[in-house]
Amino acid sequence: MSDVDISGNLRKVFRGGVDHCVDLAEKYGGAVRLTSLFADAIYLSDPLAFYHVLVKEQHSFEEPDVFIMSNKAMFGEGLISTIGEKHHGEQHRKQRKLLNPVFSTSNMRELLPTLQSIAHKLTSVLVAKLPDDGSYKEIDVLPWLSRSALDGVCQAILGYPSNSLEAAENDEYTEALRMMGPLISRTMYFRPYVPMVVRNLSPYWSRKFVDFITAPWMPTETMREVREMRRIIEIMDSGSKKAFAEKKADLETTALSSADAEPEVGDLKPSRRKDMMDIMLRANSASSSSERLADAELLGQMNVMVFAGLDTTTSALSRCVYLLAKNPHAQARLRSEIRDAVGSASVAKDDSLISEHENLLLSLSYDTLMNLPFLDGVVRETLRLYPSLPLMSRRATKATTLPLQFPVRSSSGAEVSAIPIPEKSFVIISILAANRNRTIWGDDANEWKPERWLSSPAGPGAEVLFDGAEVLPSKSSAPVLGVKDGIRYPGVYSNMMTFQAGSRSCIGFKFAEMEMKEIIATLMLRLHFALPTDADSNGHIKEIEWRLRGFHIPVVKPPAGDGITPRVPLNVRLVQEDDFIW
Ligand code: HEM
Repeated sequence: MSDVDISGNLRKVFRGGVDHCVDLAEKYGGAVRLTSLFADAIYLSDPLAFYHVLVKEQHSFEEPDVFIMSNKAMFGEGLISTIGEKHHGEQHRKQRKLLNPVFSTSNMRELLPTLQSIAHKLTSVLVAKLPDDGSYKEIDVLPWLSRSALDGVCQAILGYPSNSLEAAENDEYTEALRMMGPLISRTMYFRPYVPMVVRNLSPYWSRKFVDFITAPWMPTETMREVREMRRIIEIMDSGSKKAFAEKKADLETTALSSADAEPEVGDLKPSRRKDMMDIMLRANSASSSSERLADAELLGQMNVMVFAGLDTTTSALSRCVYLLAKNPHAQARLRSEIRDAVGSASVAKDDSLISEHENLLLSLSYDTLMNLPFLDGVVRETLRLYPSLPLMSRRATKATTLPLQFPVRSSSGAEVSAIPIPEKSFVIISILAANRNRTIWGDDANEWKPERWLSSPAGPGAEVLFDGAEVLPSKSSAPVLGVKDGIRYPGVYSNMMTFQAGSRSCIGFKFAEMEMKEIIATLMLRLHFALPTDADSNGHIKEIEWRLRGFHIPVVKPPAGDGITPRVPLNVRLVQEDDFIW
């Protein structure tokens, strides 16, 4: 396998930015050994190696202990805390079995109206900020997209009546959910201690330990954040318990008053399919007692879904709006496609026409929304080039050999097509490098080209699920995007790795895709976005830069910005007649 002999190059993967992560794979191939003072890791982007780590040999490559145990401490028994050790593997399988149908396309259809109303609220909030004369205003769109994603998970997933788009302040529970992701990033250094505490102390003494380290007299900034984290977890926990108890009571009342008291999974009355928790609770009560999940597990799913679905979706949405602002032609093309789908030939110019448009958009069915070719290309291409979670890690539970699709050179210069993986070694899954592999995606793999998806014979919206075969049988001679000479990545979404592969792949990808499409379509029809153009008092124009720090963080580059605070300032105005290309 290729070696890079610079001490500490492991750290650079997490600090060096997108270009470094991509260059590493381009220069050294799909398996690169990286070193640091404390640990080595294999940086992977080879398709066959991914298949082995994430699908075929997934039990030999577990999530690190730190990840599982701290998730359990924070969220309870949800999906991302029930993987890992053997007996947890079984619990995870059981949870996925119940939850997979909950995320079915037919259930997504039922959730769309909730997202439509959020998308319309977002648009109205932004429109209300604009000058009446049609000129543009610079707006930082990041907090608004983040609030939409927050309302999305609260309302469509939890059935919790949040209103972060309109309320001046979030209620305590919604605010705790919002704070969770940022606080987890800020207290990352604390995570390695969690397994030590959980393994060595009884629940009673674990609690005493946490009481001790979060005592108010602990003066440091570090402890202030851990204390805040504990406060947020407690609010989230009691809020989720309360919302869950209400949902359960509501479900029991409905069941008692309903003629068909025995609902079946995927066969709920449309009027009852209001949110994911509803669907989940009904699926659970309809399943056999051996497959049924305990209340604690259902509760854990609530917390996990919010955590897993919030910052990931915000990141993807804000990148998408930014890219459209940067690419006016793609924006105009997308807007024209949406207008045609809405079925109106003219642009909304006054309020009565605007509300007509809104109603028309509201009636855009799930199938129409999900099959708009260019919208589909915009969303897929954004998710391919800028996956919200660019790097994931796994730890080998036993020594094994990893086959490679594309041979690499070992440090002795020999070409090898399999690499030894010692027990306990770390593997970095570079989703980023895989999604930009030129051999698979072509020489323009690093470019954002939504139109590349239009020529795929799989067609927009069509999913080819990985069937476990290492090469795709070539049924057709026409090229399929993301498949080269029958070789492809094992990802669950369009041959890319953004939502990962195997039984731990993202369960919420259909929801995320639908939410992105709904919000982008609604925004595009009413609003025009462009990069900032106004110079500040020193003559500097804001330039947005995306920094890779685990997540992609958009900041305004110095000297016009501080280079730290997450922001996406864009020039926003109402759509005009020449903002269409046909
Ligand atoms: C653009 C948005 C999203 C991206 C890029 C994304 C990506 C991912 C990835 C890469 C994983 C695998 C993590 C790992 O291997 O450790 C994952 C897992 C997961 N995602 Fe997503 N996700 C997104 C949105 C969502 C949404 C909206 C939900 C909930 C509705 C969700 C729920 C989950 C859950 C529960 C898991 C854990 C699955 C398991 O362990 O069985 N995600 N996601």
